[in-house]
Amino acid sequence: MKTTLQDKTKIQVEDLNFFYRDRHILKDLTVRFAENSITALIGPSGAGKSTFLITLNRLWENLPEARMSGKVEITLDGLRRDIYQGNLPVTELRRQVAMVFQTPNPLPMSISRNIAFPLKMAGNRNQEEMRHRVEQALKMAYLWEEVKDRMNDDARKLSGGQQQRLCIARALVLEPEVLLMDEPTSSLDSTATEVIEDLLLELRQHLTILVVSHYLDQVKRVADRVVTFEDGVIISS
Ligand SMILES: Nc1ncnc2c1ncn2[C@@H]1O[C@H](COP(=O)(O)OP(=O)(O)OP(=O)(O)O)[C@@H](O)[C@H]1O
Repeated sequence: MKTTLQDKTKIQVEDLNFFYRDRHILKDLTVRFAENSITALIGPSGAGKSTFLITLNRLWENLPEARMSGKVEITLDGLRRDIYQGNLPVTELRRQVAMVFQTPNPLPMSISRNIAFPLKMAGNRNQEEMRHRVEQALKMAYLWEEVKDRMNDDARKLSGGQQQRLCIARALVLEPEVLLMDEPTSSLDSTATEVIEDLLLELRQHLTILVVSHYLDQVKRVADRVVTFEDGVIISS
């Protein structure tokens, strides 16, 4: 699948500038991303790829001396929302725009509780529904078959690849529309990487995915589109 002009825009970024103190990190970025697509963000270390991702879910806002200007609009629940204006609570934004990090970060609790955690934080109290949604999320993340008989085990006992799929399941349990992934396979071996890549291709049916990757073979395998950053600027897309 390649991005075409007919594709529906999911994310629209205009004149985005980002600074850490007086360092100008992202420079006048204007770019859009189509719905149900996988975009790989590539470019040299320090080019601003990770910083760009966190402008899409406001994760930078608590960093000291960080500031941003510009506009980010994301279509959520069918409505185009300006994520920095109006009344979109940040918890709601992050429910819809989930993120998976480079190193798997399971919580120090059981597999089951790891996935149920975001549901509890969102106020869900119905045990039966929670069990069902936990199972669905683990199935979507291709992990259910491997863990269904050990749901009460500490999640930190899982292998690295399993832990990363657990983190993906945790990101998916609140049914986000956008998934941001910052080098999700860089700490994994080739077998675990392959499983995650297959998973991304499957998830594209439901989600818009932006993935930072340093691996060009991976980019070729999964990406519909490649956006190249260099020194805070998009040099090709
Ligand atoms: N919290 C922070 N405070 C100050 N400067 C930061 C902070 N986070 C990142 N930077 C700087 O911002 C610039 C862009 O970093 P960023 O992590 O976005 O690049 P990147 O392209 O994702 O790099 P990599 O591929 O190595 O992850 C770098 O010069 C980095 O040192």
